[in-house]
Amino acid sequence: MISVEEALSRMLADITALPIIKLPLAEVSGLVLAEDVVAQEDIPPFDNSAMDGFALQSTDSKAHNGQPPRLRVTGGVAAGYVADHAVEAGTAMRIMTGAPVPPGADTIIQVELTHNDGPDSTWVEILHEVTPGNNIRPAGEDMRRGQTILQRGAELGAWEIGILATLGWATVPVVRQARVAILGTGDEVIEIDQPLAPGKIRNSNSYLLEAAVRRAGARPERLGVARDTVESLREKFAQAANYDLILTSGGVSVGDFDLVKDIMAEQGQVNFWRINMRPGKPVAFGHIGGVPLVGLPGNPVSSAVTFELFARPVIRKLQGHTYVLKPQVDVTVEDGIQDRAQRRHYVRAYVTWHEGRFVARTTGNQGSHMMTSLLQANALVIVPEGGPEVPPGTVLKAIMLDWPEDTRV
Ligand SMILES: Nc1nc2c(c(=O)[nH]1)N[C@H]1C(S)=C(S)[C@@H](COP(=O)(O)OP(=O)(O)OC[C@H]3O[C@@H](n4cnc5c(N)ncnc54)[C@H](O)[C@@H]3O)O[C@H]1N2
Ligand code: MOO
Repeated sequence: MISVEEALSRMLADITALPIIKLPLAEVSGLVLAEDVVAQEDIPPFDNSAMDGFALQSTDSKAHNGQPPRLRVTGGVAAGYVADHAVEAGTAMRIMTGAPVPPGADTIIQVELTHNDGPDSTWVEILHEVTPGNNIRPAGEDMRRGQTILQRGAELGAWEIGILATLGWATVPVVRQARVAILGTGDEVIEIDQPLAPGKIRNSNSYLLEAAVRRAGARPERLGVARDTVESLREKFAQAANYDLILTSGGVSVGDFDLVKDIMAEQGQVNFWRINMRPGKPVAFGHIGGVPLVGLPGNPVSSAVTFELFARPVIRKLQGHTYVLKPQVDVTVEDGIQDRAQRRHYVRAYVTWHEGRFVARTTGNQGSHMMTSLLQANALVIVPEGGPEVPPGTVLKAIMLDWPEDTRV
């Protein structure tokens, strides 16, 4: 049995990022940028108004003997248009937010600080003195031509996509999304729309994993359930060989019908098998015809936990992410942990911030068949190897499952 750290580093050492492709901007959400983005234009592209109001010369805004100056209004400029004449001394032009500042004007006053006769007024009174540059958003203030705005390796979320659209990147070079084959195993496993028959259980793992793969940003595909025969597994593995990653669940322990490792060895190679942890000891990792395969245990909680700890980082590395591991924080285990295990124990818990510290409450019976122990769990509290006693109030590390990855390896 190897340690969790060794298992993770052996898996990740074996994974390289997928090829770079160009995709339409609307399809890159969650993917990783493969090239630096350098602004080819100033943004904003032209000096423009931050307010609906009037463009004028700042020297014309000074009051005379306590009287507001009255300027002649020579026209207007709306967003999307350019003024057809300049603002001269003693005059002003109506201007809308986002419209280019007309030549001659050096300042904008918002409409609330003026007085006039209505929309067609030919004059405007300036009720406040304004300084040069007031309410003007200069060209290049946000991004300068030639400036590197996004770096290769950046994860593309909504903000980054807004920037790319602003700069006119209609297609974007990204690391390709991973296609992940999901395979259930076991004669006891039936489809979820079937009534339960004696000895049978529904295929929950494939659906749980499908959702987890999608949440990790990859494209899952369920390939059904292989029977507990060499032929059935060979056939399913042949189908799975066209994917970027294969996830199996079940069939990796020491039972008479736990055949996944045998077929891995026959058609590829087993890099390691068994990790010193609970839940999830029998995890196997290797290749089938060049495609990495993570053999997750059949027990649903073991499958879910080992997906988060191993398969999710593998998917992130495949997709070119820099940060592949979830953050860990110190938590005070409010209720303690009675369930002692010799292997390192990942205990499902609900962590909240309470009076200046993180407090963990475990989610009940931690058996690896107890799917309800996953409900509410937003963290895995790590109890070190050797099964030390964890009385209430003990401080341990916890992996925060809902926080974004912040650790590279
Ligand atoms: N003699 C030993 N027996 C077991 C050991 C051991 O070390 N020695 N390890 C135990 C541990 S720990 C785990 S975890 C399980 C893992 O076994 P497998 O990965 O081989 O999984 P199966 O035996 O096929 O199934 C285990 C359990 O999970 C249920 N299952 C399987 N597939 C699904 C599915 N798609 N959806 C829902 N549930 C599924 C299956 O019915 C079993 O109850 O082995 C222990 N045994
Ligand atoms: O590793 Mo198993 O998940 O302890 O039941």
